[in-house]
Amino acid sequence: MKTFVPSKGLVLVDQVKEDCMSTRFPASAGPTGSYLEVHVSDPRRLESLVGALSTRSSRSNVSRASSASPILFPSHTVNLWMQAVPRVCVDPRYCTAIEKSVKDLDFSLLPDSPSVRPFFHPASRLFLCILLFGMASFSPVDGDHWHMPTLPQGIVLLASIISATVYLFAKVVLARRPVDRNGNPIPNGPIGLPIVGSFPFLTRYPELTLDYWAKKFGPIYSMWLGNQLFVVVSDPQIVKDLMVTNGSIFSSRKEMFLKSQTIFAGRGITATPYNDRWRKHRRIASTWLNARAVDEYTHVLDYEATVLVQDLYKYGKAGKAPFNPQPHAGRCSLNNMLTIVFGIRTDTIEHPLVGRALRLSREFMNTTGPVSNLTDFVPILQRLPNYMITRGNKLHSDLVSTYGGLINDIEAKLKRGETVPDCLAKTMILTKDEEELDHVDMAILASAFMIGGVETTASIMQWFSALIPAYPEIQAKAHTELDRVVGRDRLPTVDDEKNLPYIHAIIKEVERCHNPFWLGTPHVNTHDVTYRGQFIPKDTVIVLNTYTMHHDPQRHPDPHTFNPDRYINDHYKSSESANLADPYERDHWMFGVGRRICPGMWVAEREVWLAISRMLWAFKMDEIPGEPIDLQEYDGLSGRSPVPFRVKMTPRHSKVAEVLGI
Ligand code: HEM
Repeated sequence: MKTFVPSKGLVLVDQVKEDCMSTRFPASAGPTGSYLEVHVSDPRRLESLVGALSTRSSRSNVSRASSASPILFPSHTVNLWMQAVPRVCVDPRYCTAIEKSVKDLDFSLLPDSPSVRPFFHPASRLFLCILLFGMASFSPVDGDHWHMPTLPQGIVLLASIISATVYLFAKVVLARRPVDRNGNPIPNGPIGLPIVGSFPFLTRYPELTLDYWAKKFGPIYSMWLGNQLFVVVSDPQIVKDLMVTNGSIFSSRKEMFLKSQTIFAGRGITATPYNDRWRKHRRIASTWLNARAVDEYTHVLDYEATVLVQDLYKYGKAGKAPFNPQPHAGRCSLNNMLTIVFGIRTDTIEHPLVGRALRLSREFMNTTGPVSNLTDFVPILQRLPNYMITRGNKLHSDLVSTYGGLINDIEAKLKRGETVPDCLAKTMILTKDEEELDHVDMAILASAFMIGGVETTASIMQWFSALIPAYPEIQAKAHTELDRVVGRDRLPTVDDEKNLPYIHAIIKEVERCHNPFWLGTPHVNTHDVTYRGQFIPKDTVIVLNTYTMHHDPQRHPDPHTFNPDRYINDHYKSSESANLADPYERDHWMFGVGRRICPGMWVAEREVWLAISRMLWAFKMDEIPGEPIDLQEYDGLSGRSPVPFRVKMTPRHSKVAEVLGI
């Protein structure tokens, strides 16, 4: 074991290199190789090194020693962390590879200690001197008379005022030290503007900005939006360390003014802090969403998927008329949720409830994105009447009147002794006294299902329909697999999934490329935490940066190419993949993580499987000449779906109409 105490990256590189050359690390040190213990004076340097080594070398070669001291300590033990820094585990066989990785590191790209900003501080001090000089050189009072400055005095005065402005700008704006309000060192990050912080950089395509910053500041960085501190996490191991291993700390939610307080009135399961109300709502939701419950109503999902394909056949006039499949996907998802929540369904896309429910979901997505609303972060705006508050109040009353209204209907039926199919609303009504649920509780829990369960699955079906026409060779491969395994006399079913690995891979690849929630639903930590030497104060909003993780070239080579083959050997369902011990092996992060992971993932996976495998079974899907489908733009500030498009859906063979019963 050898201990280094370097203070600068370059020294560290030399010392590691020197040690590689001379000692070759005694092989006796342990089963996985020997440990190189690295102590650095600035913990961020160590993090940068560990991060860089981990991404540049195979993970089996370089990893955090599992026996290393715990990487998470309560905030008051920062000093302890300094003595017990995590260790880099180095297998001697890979010494050369590591030496090369270390040599390749460009330390100039690593974050500087931000408390020193050599350009701005001396410059701003110089300007301050000029200001003082300017003020001193001009006195507006001459005896009993005021007088205007002479030209040279005016120039000096003007220069002084400019200098003072520059000084203030440099001091207040640019000299952002990555410390919290109490001066603790938080992860480095972008500087941001006064009052609004980084908000102006995140209003459009925020995931691209977060990805850019992840490349610049590393896999864990901070930013301020108004008065709220955010920490953005872009590495699977860090995500696991924080949100799974320490799930008891990192599973709360910020009670955002608009989403939680105004629209959900403090009750929506997706937005409630980690408390007893959340536990109760999550338990009720899970009785309808767990894997066993989904088995019970798979016939509903099966039926709605068939109806979807029938509608696509009819509206596309058997391939003769180009049309937009999006509303049909929307109705398919909506009917699934209406059946589960209220025991009802709609029979056409013209049904008034279809338009209303989809509008409510869309409005919710557009008013509540994790970073889309300044009112949440600038408290003064919450006291002034503004357009966003008006929209939030209206959305709250629309949700309560629409879904609360459906609950009232069911309650009235039950009172009249009429039969009501089993559904979430019925369960809530029958147990409301015991569970202490009031009308708004029930309406908002139902709304969470109708919002969380409709826009999401529909979005995956829509992205699939928008993407696949551009890939005739992928469709051909899928058709061959379907013909071989399912044949042409029946539709694929849930049981076929394990025998259709290519279709399974297409779906995972759509989800990797077009996660509807790139920023997930952020978590919040309920205690101060020091993680790898960086302080994360209580009540920080933790963003899961899925865009960066889904586009990591180490994990997904050529990440911007749609290539289902990358998942061909991944036989796990996403709900299983989420539980894999190695977070780097997880398929994608679309369903979130930890204790708040999407409880609807079993129903969502099954629903999406039935819809997409059947669309592929029934149709060849083509772009319309001269009408390219836009895959860059999207609708929605938080949940993403493609902008409207049209496709041609041609039945693949003569049996399609017969099997669909048309
Ligand atoms: C493709 C489909 C879906 C996607 C991408 C999706 C995504 C998500 C994400 C990212 C979260 C936050 C997880 C976290 O905090 O780490 C979440 C939570 C949630 N989802 Fe889904 N979801 C989908 C389908 C569904 C369905 C069908 C339902 C059914 C009702 C549902 C109900 C919920 C609920 C109730 C929560 C809140 C959980 C909590 O805060 O404890 N979702 N979902």
